[in-house]
Amino acid sequence: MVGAGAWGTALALAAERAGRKITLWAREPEVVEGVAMRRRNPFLQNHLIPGAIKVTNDLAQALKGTQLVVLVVPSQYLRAMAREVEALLPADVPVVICAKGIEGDSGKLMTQVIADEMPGRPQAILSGPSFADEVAEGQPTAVTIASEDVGATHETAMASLAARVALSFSSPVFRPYLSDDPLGVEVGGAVKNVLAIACGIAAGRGFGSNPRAALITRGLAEIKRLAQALGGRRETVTGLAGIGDLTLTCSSEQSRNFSFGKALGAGMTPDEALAGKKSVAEGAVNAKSVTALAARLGVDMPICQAVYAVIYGGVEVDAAMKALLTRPIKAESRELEGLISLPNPANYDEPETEIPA
Ligand SMILES: NC(=O)C1=CN([C@@H]2O[C@H](COP(=O)(O)OP(=O)(O)OC[C@H]3O[C@@H](n4cnc5c(N)ncnc54)[C@H](O)[C@@H]3O)[C@@H](O)[C@H]2O)C=CC1
Ligand SMILES: O=C(CO)COP(=O)(O)O
Repeated sequence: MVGAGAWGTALALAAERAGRKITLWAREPEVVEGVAMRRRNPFLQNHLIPGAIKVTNDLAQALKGTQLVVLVVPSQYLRAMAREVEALLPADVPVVICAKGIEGDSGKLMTQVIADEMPGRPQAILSGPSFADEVAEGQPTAVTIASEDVGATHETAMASLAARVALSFSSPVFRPYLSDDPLGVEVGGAVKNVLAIACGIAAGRGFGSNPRAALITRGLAEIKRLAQALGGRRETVTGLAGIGDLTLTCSSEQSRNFSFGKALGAGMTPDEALAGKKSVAEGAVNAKSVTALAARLGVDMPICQAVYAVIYGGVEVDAAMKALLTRPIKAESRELEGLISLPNPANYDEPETEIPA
């Protein structure tokens, strides 16, 4: 397990429950010390880590003899980490990507980053509605595991990397589903973080259930559009890694992205809301990469754009909301999307904020 933040640690516990032998690689000496001496990780403090899980900050030692590498560092660090791992790992050992994000500078998906840095290496992606704390606690959880080699037949699916990874984690409390659409799976994971910030903002602003339901539903339409533009399938977005993770993170204060948004909605600046946080709110970084990618592909993602405007454009929450709500009136269905655009009579004044139609 390369990365011993909250999620790497919870996945180590899940795999240990599934009977695997785990070595956890941690970047921070205090994490190694905490796990080795007290069986506690400061990133996931409430859970005892069984002695059978080894911990080290020596990457070569962690990778020695391993049959599967699970990469669980945040998306902005995945490229550098993959480069380090590649130099130490035999070519046939597969990797599983668990980061949820789109790379800042390049706009690349995590699978593309791995293809760049680990060319030819078999890769799968694990995503879905799964708070680390609840997985660590052994609460029932279902995730999606996707790899390109799942194929269309029983035989190819059974022999696929996704199936092998699923067996590595499967236990009576952790249920993986297989997918052959890694792209659709990862777009869901990356964009839901930005949308969770939007829902947090609405909650922090004092709004209730209606705005949240609207943001989740129209946010899902944004995920579908981006996934499809990149070659993923709309159908994948209705699965665990799409609507599943979106509903989870958009409706719980356990979500770091939702909580970050909530602080913004309550009036904090982005810097104030992130101050002193050791753990990641990936959506804060990804608001930039998601909107840049959408603009490059010509994909309409007004909610993500509004989140970007609040975090990076200094736009007030109320102005961003008004701009979103008073855009031209559109059709809801896919068939009519793009055909209808009525001037909105609710737009009494010139919009103060540029949000794409
Ligand atoms: N925590 C959760 O419930 C879940 C998290 N994820 C995803 O897993 C990924 C990892 O998140 P968490 O484990 O929650 O992170 P975390 O917020 O618990 O910990 C931060 C992690 O970042 C690492 N880090 C900090 N600076 C670094 C650097 N320069 N290079 C490499 N690593 C560095 C730390 O070592 C630590 O592992 C993220 O992409 C997140 O979206 C996915 C599902 C659930
Ligand atoms: O991805 C997650 C659960 O599936 C964790 O969400 P947060 O990063 O918002 O806490």
